[in-house]
Amino acid sequence: MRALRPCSSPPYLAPVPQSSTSTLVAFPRQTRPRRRLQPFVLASAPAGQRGRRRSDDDYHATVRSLNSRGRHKPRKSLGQHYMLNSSVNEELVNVAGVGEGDVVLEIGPGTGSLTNVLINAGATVVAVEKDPQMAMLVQERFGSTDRLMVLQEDFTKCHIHLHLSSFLEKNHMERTPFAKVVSNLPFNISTEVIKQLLPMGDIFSDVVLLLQDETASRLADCSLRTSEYRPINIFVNFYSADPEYKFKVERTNFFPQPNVDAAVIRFKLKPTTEYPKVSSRRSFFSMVSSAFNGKRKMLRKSLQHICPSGEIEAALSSIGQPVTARPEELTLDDFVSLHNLIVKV
Ligand SMILES: C[S@@+](CC[C@H](N)C(=O)[O-])C[C@H]1O[C@@H](n2cnc3c(N)ncnc32)[C@H](O)[C@@H]1O
Repeated sequence: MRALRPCSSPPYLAPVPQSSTSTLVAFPRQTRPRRRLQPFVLASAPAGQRGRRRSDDDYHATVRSLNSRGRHKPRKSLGQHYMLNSSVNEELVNVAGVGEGDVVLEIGPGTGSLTNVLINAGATVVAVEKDPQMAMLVQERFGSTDRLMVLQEDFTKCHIHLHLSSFLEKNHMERTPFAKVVSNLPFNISTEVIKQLLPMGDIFSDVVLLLQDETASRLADCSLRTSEYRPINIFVNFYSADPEYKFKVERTNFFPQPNVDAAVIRFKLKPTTEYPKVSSRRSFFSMVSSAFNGKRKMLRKSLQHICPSGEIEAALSSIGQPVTARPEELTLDDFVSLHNLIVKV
């Protein structure tokens, strides 16, 4: 596991006086730090990246974009923490194995620094951006390419499956039936995004996300019999094979700097034919949620609303679990077997 370190000393951005229309501005030249800012460089470039044209996005490009045309100050409510380190963007693209002809969904392109690396890698990008100003900025920046489609929408409300499946059908089905997702997500919507994307194994093959470090760790590393083991882990394992925590990204790589570090996680989505066989996914996840609702409760009690405790005990015994089993002792397969024995749908 590798931590990507910052490329520069703290940003020399300052709020402008109240009277100004623009809210971000660089300090006058004489007050800038003397030391020349060096872009972060990985000790050795990853195999897929050697020889690839480096992105021209970095600290300066981000500052220029944010200052251009009186763009607003980054909005906390939209999780606007922009990536200053182009090596992190290149690593994200590398982890997803993005290459010529791929279709990639990017949620929240912001100034377009990751979008730029995706397009340089040969992908066609469908970018969903909620902030109208940033949507316009990214549209203008890549106006000359036909390999970008910008949707100015709230990702949590837009019909992404419909957008992507019709896009793949019209443009790319012969080349690739699956798209990938590569995004530096606003932290506040990350769980919602994961819940939306993972069940889309019919259109996405890989989902690579930059998330809050703690969230990425919890999703990738869940062990039985720990307090970290939750329904979201059953959900993740249902739809994806072995989520992988790839590397940590320190908070100093973002502008403005968030209060927490971030990390990259990769989900390889299962094709729909490989989902565990349950009679109803809705009733399965509802059962899992009820089981964890009473964390300290035995399943024979917390699932009593589904069937009598005697039947739950018999089902637990038949799958090799003690009759006193609690939710944190059951694997995904155990939950699937239990569901199929006690839920009649
Ligand atoms: C963490 S920033 C990342 C920006 C850029 N990709 C980068 O790496 O610098 C998150 C971006 O997501 C956008 N955003 C926030 N909430 C969103 C939502 N619900 N739907 C789509 N975009 C959203 C923000 O406006 C912002 O541009």
